[in-house]
Amino acid sequence: RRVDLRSDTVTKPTESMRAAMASAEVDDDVLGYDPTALLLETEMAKIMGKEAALFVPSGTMGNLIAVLVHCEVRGSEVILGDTCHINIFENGGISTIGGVHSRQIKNNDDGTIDIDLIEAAIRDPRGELMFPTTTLICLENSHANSGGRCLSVEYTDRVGEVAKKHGLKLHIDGARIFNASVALGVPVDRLVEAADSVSVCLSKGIGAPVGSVIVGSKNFIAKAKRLRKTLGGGMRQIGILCAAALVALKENVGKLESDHKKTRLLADGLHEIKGLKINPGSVETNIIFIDIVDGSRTTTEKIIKYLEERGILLMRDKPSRLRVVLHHQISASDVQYTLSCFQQAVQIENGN
Ligand SMILES: Cc1ncc(COP(=O)(O)O)c(C=O)c1O
Ligand SMILES: C[C@@H](O)[C@H](N)C(=O)O
Repeated sequence: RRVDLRSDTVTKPTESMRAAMASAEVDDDVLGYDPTALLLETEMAKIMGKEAALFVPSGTMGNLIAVLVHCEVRGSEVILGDTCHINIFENGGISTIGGVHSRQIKNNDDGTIDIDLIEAAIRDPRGELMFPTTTLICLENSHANSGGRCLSVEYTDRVGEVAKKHGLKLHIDGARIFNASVALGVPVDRLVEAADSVSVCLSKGIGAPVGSVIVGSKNFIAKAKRLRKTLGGGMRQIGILCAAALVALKENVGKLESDHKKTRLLADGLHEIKGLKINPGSVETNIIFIDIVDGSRTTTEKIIKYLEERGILLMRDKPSRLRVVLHHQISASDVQYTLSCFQQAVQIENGN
């Protein structure tokens, strides 16, 4: 039995995705002729309420391209959260590749950044001789390192107002924006209305095998397309990948609510296990952080090993913290099986 809770990036293409991939109409996308890519990009621009869209191989490249397009002037600075994915898990690409300076501000537990701290971080133009130039603000919704917490549309709009007031752009890392939209009950185009660009992962909660899409103005996407080529992200017959993404959009967005319900069921069950610390109130989408209580005789390594031996895969987030991420290929019985194995793993070590 295999219950893969490592991430929502682990899903396998469904039969319908494979069938669509096999029969996809394709052409050379670098030359701009792949019909299935154009279909997906048109569909995604419409869904996200933006003028245009561009398929990219990964969310990391989507964020990198978006930041570099907005921060095209040397000495640009981006304001972002200290625990956001762009800052932690993308090898500092905006700086190492893009030469963009990052101004990291503490993320709150709910994934937001205090708006007064954002405003305070905006460089005074009178110091232009010495200061980097604040150009962009980045948000992340849902916020992975906060446990999949959702940024409200009110908060996002307020950050958008700050950006406009200071002549800045707003990018949203929307790797799991569909999860946030479903959890908040806010249409996704409304949730990102204030953003100048969004990077949306097709390969996470909605379960496509590969890829992301960035959306924004026509001018932004034209620049993004050129940068994608520069970075080696221009690919040929990508209709094969886009066909799977179109199936994912059709079949899996509607399953996210059920993913969240199963996540809450698992979180509530884990909360009852002595020796584990969960904050069920912070479980808003498909991610759960599980802390090992101080003094507990068990460890993350022991739990991972015990579960792996029973076919359950999960990741360690910190020395004493585990992370589980649910997706449409985790069933309700997988949740019950995982709970019972967690219970056994902790009981064996703690003898309770
Ligand atoms: C919030 C967030 N943004 C961006 C990414 C990057 O996506 P990719 O893995 O496709 O590069 C991820 C995870 O992979 C993520 O969790
Ligand atoms: C680890 C991180 O890069 C990935 N986005 C995940 O959430 O699994």
